[in-house]
Amino acid sequence: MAHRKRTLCVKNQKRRFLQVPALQLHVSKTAMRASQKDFESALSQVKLLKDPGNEVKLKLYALYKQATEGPCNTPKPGVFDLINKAKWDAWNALGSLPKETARQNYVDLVSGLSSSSDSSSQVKPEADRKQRGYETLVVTSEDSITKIMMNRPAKKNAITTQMYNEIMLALKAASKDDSAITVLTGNGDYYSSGNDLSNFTDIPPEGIEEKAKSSAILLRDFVDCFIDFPKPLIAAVNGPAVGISVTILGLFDTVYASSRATFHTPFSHLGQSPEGCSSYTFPKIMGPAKAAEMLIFGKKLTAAEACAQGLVSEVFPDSTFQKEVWTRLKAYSKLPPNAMRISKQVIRNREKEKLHAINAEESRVLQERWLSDECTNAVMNFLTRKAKL
Ligand SMILES: CCCC/C=C/CC(=O)SCCNC(=O)CCNC(=O)[C@H](O)C(C)(C)COP(=O)(O)OP(=O)(O)OC[C@H]1O[C@@H](n2cnc3c(N)ncnc32)[C@H](O)[C@@H]1OP(=O)(O)O
Repeated sequence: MAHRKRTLCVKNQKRRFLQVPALQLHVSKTAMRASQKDFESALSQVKLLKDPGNEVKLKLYALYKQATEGPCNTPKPGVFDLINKAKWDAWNALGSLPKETARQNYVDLVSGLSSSSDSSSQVKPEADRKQRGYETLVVTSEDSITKIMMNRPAKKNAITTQMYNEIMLALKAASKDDSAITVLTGNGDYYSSGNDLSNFTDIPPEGIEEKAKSSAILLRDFVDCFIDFPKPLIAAVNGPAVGISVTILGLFDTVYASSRATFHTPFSHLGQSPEGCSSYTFPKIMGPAKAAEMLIFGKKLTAAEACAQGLVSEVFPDSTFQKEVWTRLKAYSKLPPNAMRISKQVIRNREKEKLHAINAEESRVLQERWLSDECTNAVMNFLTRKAKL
């Protein structure tokens, strides 16, 4: 794994942004030729979508009018005619955008909405393909892909004891199901804010030492599941990632990140020390000097920096992240599953024993750290809202 560099490619070179007042739509060069047929098919498709919300409906309305009638040509409605005024404003904001560009933007917008309602990070409560039995996750299996989505968006997907246990269960199930690849992602604006710091407040009657001990066992078991996971494991990092959600990325086979994602391991700030085998994988991936800045000094990386340093395979613009990642993964999931599994074993197996030993050592060191004043004070400061990252 010497100084691993994953394919670096921020996907904005082949792209251009079409900017119009109040609207910024992302359009690929090759896609600038939507036919009348594509447009009509988008018009039918839009009726099948679930309500995309008023803002998107206004964009659709404006693009439709521009595509069919050209620039806004009706008198401005009065101030009290709120709905028609909002529609007029949206259409008028498109200025002199050519009809064919508006038609293309309409088709792109509908296509983005369809794919995000197919496979976005939004939770579909009654989806048939959802696996039941998880409270902190949404686990789905479709198109030979098992998707494990951390689902505590209001808490930035902070990982509780229950979530650690559920992720382990989900990984064990995914290792045996008939999916070809497994994906970990987050629901909402964060990928994950790492360990839920309130885990430290649940002290058993045996005392704080016992808590530190059981937490170290949990940490070790959790990281072991990633070391041993037999199929290609992909992280779809949909937003900021903190702490253990960052360190375990070194154990994934591919890491896709939204341009909005950041990567932050503030262990010293928290009186803690590296885990997730990052004390070994990070220096290998990015070199010792860059790893030290992250793991000792808590330097936060942008998605582009994490990609340049080899922690991330590829960065996608946030606006198209879901669509592009799931299109890519659907294609990968059709590759022969046994060949992918065996390739992963060939790449990873010789490191496994070493990784288990490193995990054990990191967990042992952390068990002591959790009992230190530095750690106790940092956690208390967060929980009493005196400090955030
Ligand atoms: C047993 C195994 C142990 C393995 C050890 C692993 C080490 C680590 O993972 S270290 C990393 C620990 N994580 C943190 O220190 C992050 C703490 N959170 C924050 O600094 C901030 O919440 C944020 C920067 C992530 C987000 O700030 P923002 O202002 O946008 O949102 P908030 O209002 O703070 O958050 C919303 C809500 O979520 C709660 N929350 C967020 N992260 C955590 C967390 N890690 N632990 C507990 N709670 C968290 C936050 O308190 C808010 O809750 P309320 O709405 O109830 O106030």
